[in-house]
Amino acid sequence: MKLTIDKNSAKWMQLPRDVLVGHGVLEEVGYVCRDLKLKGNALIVTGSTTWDIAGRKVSNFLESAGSSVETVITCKATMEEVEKVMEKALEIEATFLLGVGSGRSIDLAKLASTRLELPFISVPTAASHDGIASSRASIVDNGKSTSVQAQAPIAVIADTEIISAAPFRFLAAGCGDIISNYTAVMDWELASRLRNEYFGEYAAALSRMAARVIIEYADSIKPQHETSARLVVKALVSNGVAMSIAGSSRPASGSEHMFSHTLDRIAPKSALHGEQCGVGTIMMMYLHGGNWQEIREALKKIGAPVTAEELGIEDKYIIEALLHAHSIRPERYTILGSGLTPSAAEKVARITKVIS
Ligand SMILES: NC(=O)C1=CN([C@@H]2O[C@H](COP(=O)(O)OP(=O)(O)OC[C@H]3O[C@@H](n4cnc5c(N)ncnc54)[C@H](OP(=O)(O)O)[C@@H]3O)[C@@H](O)[C@H]2O)C=CC1
Ligand SMILES: O=C(CO)COP(=O)(O)O
Ligand SMILES: [Zn+2]
Repeated sequence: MKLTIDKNSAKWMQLPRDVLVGHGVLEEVGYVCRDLKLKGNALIVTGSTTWDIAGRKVSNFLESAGSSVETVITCKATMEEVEKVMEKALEIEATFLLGVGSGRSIDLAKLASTRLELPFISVPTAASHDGIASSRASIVDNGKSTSVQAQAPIAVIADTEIISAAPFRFLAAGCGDIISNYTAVMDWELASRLRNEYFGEYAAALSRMAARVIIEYADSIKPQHETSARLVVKALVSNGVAMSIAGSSRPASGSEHMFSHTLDRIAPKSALHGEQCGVGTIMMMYLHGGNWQEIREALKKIGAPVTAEELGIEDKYIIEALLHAHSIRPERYTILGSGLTPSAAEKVARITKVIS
């Protein structure tokens, strides 16, 4: 009899087994594979820039450890690319996949490996969001960006030498994604009170703690600092764990994420996910009646954008995103309720100095 298991249920907490964070850990990839009994044919999913930064080295380390390695270079996080990765994996009879790079490569490897029922290792080259360790993938399907449930990586190998050398904007964006936990949890509590939605105390506490750590250490998060990269990567991994414990992205994604997802759809050129979520957090914290100034100050100290101008997005798209954010994920109740009026949207953006 075939056992049917729902790995996406709140009862099934799927977590990475090996997590390596530190200077030069990339070279441990062969040992990690041995530890996890991953043998045979590896498929590396990477981008053209990140191939040079880390992909080639990972390939060499794996070959030295006895694996046969093929690489697929991707350029878009679309369902067509997921299929391309799956085809390549089937063609080479891959036994495991590695996503080497930033969000796009990791999401493609994550979703393709989930569909093929193969393990995958996440090797981030930047710490720009918590997808590096989570069980969710953001993929463009039929022209629309959607967040889908997938498997968590079996291992995360985060080399802080590489991550700290990446443009600082990525690390600052990662901080924005973590700080956004605050409003995500407030929204979750609200949904629990108003809609009797399940609320996970433990996942919420873990999520708040990661945001607190980043705010408290905002002064010391600096470019080219491996200690900064280490702090942010650990918080991002912790976010992945919080989402796995909750069985959903609730602890790390609320109204501020809905604002960011809406901007991705409507703005001609969106900013980084974590940058948009950070700005969204300032405004959603205002709506919650909380200390939005503290969020703004922390983001400013870190060097993350706090205004529409710094995001490179025109004011009108900020207002439009505020007006439509509530409808992007109607099943997720947040402070946005059934939507803001145009004057309320403009007011929140002006008072919080996101637009001037
Ligand atoms: N799964 C999840 O929960 C989440 C997923 N996402 C998704 O992740 C993607 C965004 O990820 P993000 O990381 O912001 O951006 P991308 O993955 O789009 O990467 C942005 C660019 O940075 C380059 N890059 C990566 N690392 C370095 C480095 N060390 N030095 C120089 N350049 C580098 C990449 O190169 P290359 O071209 O080689 O890749 C790419 O061109 C989106 O597809 C988004 O939807 C966002 C949030 C959460
Ligand atoms: O970005 C995320 C959490 O930080 C993932 O959440 P979503 O479910 O909104 O994609
Ligand atoms: Zn996020």
